[in-house]
Amino acid sequence: MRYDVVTIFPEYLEPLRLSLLGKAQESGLVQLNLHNLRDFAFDRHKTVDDTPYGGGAGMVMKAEPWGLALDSILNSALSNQPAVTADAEPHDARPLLIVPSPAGKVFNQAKAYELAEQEHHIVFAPARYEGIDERVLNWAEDHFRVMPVSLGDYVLYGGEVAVMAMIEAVTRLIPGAMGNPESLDEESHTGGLLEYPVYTKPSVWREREVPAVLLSGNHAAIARWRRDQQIERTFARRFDMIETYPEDGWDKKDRKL
Ligand SMILES: NC(=O)c1ccno1
Repeated sequence: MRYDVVTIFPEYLEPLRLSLLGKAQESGLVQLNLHNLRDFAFDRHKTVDDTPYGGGAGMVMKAEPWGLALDSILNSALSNQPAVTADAEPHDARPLLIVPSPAGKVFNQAKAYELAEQEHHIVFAPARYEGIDERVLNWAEDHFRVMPVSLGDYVLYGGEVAVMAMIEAVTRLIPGAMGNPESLDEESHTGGLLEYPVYTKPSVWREREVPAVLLSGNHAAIARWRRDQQIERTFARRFDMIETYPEDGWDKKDRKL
């Protein structure tokens, strides 16, 4: 998987070089390219924003630097694309451009699985200020599959944190990216339920004991208890996961109760 991120704060994304994500890059499983938008602003002050037409508070990110930055990524992708053979199946070769925005569709585990399974090159355009000149996203539709995506119903200073969250959520689902892939099997949102509570030594801590069933060695009883905990937690904390089934195509992955 190749990720390209265009941002005015590339240093914001440096934590993506750590831990398992860093190892995924060292192994070549993932390529992370950070592009400083200011490198594509050619006035003396490397200006990337200006006042909004129509008035209003804040600043808008200028189209020119974004256009040049995205051109650069497209040219790089084209030069790395394998030659198309005559008998190749027709497919949409445009890279995916994810634009983090509180106005986007809400990201979820099903979408993370879909991106991990189906995409090979994802470009991220995290905005700052009041957003990016809309003409950039309109132009981009001819060259990318443009997808506005929100982490949730709240507003951040910019999209960089959302990019980090999505890159981590997607990369960990790429085969080979997790130390123990089995840990994906029973985590929250896989199978439409929240995860069960976990415990480790000591068996008593501040007068609190580990549930006896987990010390019983009875694997069937343990599995039943864990499933019951998942169902109880989901009903208590996320009843919406029980009652609604998104019609927007971002269905829950392998949903089964
Ligand atoms: N909710 C979000 O994903 C977001 C992105 C930028 N600001 O908020």
